[in-house]
Amino acid sequence: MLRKILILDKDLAMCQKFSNFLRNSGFVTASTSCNKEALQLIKASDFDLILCDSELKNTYPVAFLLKIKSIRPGIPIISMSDSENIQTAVELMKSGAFYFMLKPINPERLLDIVASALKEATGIQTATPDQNEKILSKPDKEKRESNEQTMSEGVMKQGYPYITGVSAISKKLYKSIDLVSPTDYTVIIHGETGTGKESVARMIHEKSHRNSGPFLAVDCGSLSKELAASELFGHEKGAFTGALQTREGAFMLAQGGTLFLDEIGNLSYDVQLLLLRAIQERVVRKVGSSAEKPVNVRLIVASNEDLYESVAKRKFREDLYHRLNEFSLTVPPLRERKEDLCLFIEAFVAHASKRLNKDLKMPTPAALEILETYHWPGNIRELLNTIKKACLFTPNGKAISEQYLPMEVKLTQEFLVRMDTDDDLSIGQNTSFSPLGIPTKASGAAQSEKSLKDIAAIAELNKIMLTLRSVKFNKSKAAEILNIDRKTLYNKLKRINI
Ligand SMILES: Nc1ncnc2c1ncn2[C@@H]1O[C@H](COP(=O)(O)OP(=O)(O)OP(=O)(O)O)[C@@H](O)[C@H]1O
Repeated sequence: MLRKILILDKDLAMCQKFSNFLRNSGFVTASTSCNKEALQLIKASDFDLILCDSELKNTYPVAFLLKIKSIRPGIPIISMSDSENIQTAVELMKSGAFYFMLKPINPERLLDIVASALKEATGIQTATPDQNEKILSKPDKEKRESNEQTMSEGVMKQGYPYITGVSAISKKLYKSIDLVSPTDYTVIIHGETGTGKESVARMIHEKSHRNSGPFLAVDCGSLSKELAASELFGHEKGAFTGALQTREGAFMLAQGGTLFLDEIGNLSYDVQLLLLRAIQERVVRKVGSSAEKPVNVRLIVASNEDLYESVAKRKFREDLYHRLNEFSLTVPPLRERKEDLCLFIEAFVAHASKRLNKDLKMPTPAALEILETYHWPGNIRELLNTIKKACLFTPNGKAISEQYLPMEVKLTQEFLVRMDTDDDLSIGQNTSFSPLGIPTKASGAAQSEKSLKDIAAIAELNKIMLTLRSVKFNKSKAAEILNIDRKTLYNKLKRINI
């Protein structure tokens, strides 16, 4: 389904730029620089997201945001601004903005934020260019070539080798993979987002006797409650409104191979029951049919959340959990396998160099230090994207230096230290940016210092709010993800009056 985005920017040329870019990325857009017209458009059309300049003419940004929210309460709004005004950012975030972005906007970052906002608002994941290797759900899958599912093809498509780390924790993981791969055991893979759970599932498939059969990945997080059963088991023509054709489900499509169910904890209790039956009896029945068909599929499932905890919270069926738990693995977060970091960086730099037709060197010692101290909440995926971006900026023949690392990576740690020792969150105005969001020299050392602090404050504000939302405002969990203690998080929230 195409998503509709309304763009509001005081500058018509910017409206056009955002519009072109988002259209090319697969969205439907409308844009305006007039706030009144914007409100009319919002009333008249069912936009999925609003990208809104916080400096529109004759408008107080928070009041305008609240006005939009009064017309469309649940709509995600991404605020943008030319100035690193932390007070406005805080007010907008407190009033319900999803994210506060500083201009000039990094296009890739914008797509990431749009995808997260849409996912949070609708529960449906939207592919961004960086995520385009991920199979979202079967309908997306069907659009692709049917034979792109094996590990070797996956690795070729990915363009860089699968890195088997050297850290003790990685070695333990690969030992477990080697142990379980040749069996037909069902496997639960736990791990934070981006740690490589799907890659591990592919590896298990590749090392199993099923490797000549299909590997099919289904993201249960993107399946609606109504359609999940049909996606997994198929449906007969006319089984429900919109079932225009008979369709095979994921189980039948993975026949003879491996079915990987990502984010399994998101399946409803009803569908969990159907899944349990399919596993126990090794038969599936299409929605709207009484005929049962035998299936021969190895199941691997993954979850970002501890499934056993979900059982305790009665969100996940205990019988299904025990049925699935023939073997379980945890893919460690990147921050716990720092010894592997250089291997990943080396592979990603080599890959990006090849794609960009450049000869790029490993990061300088200072840049490596930053990469090593950052806590990588998005894990390998975040590292991959960071290196891709840095390689784009780095001139041919050079090593990646710290100036080419994204702001968030550089500033989060710097700022976490700084915030603990500095109470002053006043407003600065003087940072200038290169076209893709890398800060260039400000006019004086004091100004640069000031603006940097404000930019860092905004980066932290976004990070904290995104993290808090992702864990439903559980502060202990958020502190854990942010790698700070709970008290520090409380202090930060208090300081920005949240
Ligand atoms: N060992 C590895 N070597 C090289 N690249 C890897 C490795 N593990 C993961 N990656 C890359 O990291 C990115 C994230 O991996 P993957 O999609 O498997 O993570 P995930 O844990 O399943 O993420 P999510 O929780 O969001 O579904 C992908 O681009 C993948 O190719």
